[in-house]
Amino acid sequence: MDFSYSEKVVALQQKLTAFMESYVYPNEQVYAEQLQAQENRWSEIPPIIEELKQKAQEQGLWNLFLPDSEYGAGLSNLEYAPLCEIMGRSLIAPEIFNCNAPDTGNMEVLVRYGTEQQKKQWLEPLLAGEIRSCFAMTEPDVASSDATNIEASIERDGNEYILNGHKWWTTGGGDPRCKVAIFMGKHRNTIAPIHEQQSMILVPLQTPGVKIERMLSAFGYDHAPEGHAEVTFTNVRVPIENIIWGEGKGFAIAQGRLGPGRIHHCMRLIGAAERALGEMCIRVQERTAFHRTLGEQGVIRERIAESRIDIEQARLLTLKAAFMMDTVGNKEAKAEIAMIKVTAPNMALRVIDRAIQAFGAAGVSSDFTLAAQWANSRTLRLADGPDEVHRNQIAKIELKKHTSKVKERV
Ligand SMILES: Cc1cc2nc3c(=O)[nH]c(=O)nc-3n(C[C@H](O)[C@H](O)[C@H](O)COP(=O)(O)OP(=O)(O)OC[C@H]3O[C@@H](n4cnc5c(N)ncnc54)[C@H](O)[C@@H]3O)c2cc1C
Repeated sequence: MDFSYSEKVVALQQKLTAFMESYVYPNEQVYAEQLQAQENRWSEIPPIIEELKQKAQEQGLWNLFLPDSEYGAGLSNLEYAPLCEIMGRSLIAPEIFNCNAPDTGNMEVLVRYGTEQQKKQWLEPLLAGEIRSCFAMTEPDVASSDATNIEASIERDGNEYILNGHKWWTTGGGDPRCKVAIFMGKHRNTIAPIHEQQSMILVPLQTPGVKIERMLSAFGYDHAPEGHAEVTFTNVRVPIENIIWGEGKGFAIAQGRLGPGRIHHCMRLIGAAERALGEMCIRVQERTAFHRTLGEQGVIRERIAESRIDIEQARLLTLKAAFMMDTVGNKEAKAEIAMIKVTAPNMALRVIDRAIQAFGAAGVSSDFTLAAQWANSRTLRLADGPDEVHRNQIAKIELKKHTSKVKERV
């Protein structure tokens, strides 16, 4: 494995870093103030976002996540990793470069499985950053980490599907620009095998019967104006052409969709941790307690060292997972994807927590990004599958390696 960055990637890293320093970090506060000044946090987008999106697009820092060169930058996962990491340093950055979840995952689904009509109607405006989308799979009434539990129903009626279901944590559903949901449901009265009973269907959010019941908050953060919606679908009718790939393909798409999406979260978490450690290192050299700078205290030094070790380990595992995805495919890389999906959020939580501690009370305030990044990292031990489910998958693969030896002994 060669993890050295190509010239193209180094040039993009430099360009992206310069953009972050000139436009993103200085405008984090501007974004917060603009959002705060809105009468309704869900009705408008702070204007700074659209301004910066335009600048990023002009500079070619746009859709870097898409490996498909017909639509995106044509970078491999390994090439995208260090760039996504830079974006992860700021919670407002991914959208500025049109690289934010869940749109990236949804765009990849449309690129891979969408019809020409679906691409024209939804993929093109998403790639242009004109609209946004959401992904409605999780349900409040069932343990949704097991996708076979999904109860939302799909029923065919002539040339239409009728959809019913209750979803929540539909990220992006509160955004006034969010025009379409990818709805995951189960066909009624199906006798198909358990993993072929589900389909994904495109549902324009304006369709009668779609209702945003409320916006949820995570650790008190509403993440407006995108947010996380609780949505009901009541006798929602969509044309049969809105199905993605075909009936019964929902589970297979979910597996494909979540591979790149998961690793992108991990790449961003490494950036968040790296920024926290950098800020910690500055802060502890600037402040003195008990006649020494904080950075001269042994315990602080130990935490800095542990954080550096944690980040390097997670970065290498992320790069390995990206390398495997590029070389042997997402399916073969599933153990590495699962490993990094467990490692990265837990690593970021440890590193950010140490930084918060070093900042004192300031660390838990909203004057710095540490508290918000900590909360975001914590949600990523659940979103895109809880830790336990990924650990279970890793253990399954590991146990299988030794099954033949067990059989030999019996
Ligand atoms: C901020 C945020 C954003 C999200 N965005 C989206 C989105 O855009 N679209 C969407 O559809 N969903 C989204 N989700 C939902 C997320 O994917 C689910 O919460 C997750 O899959 C877990 O499902 P659940 O909440 O139903 O937990 P459950 O399935 O009820 O699981 C509860 C707990 O049980 C334990 N558990 C589960 N399985 C096992 C096992 N095999 N072994 C041991 N323990 C186990 C785990 O501790 C788990 O946390 C989001 C969640 C968050 C927090």
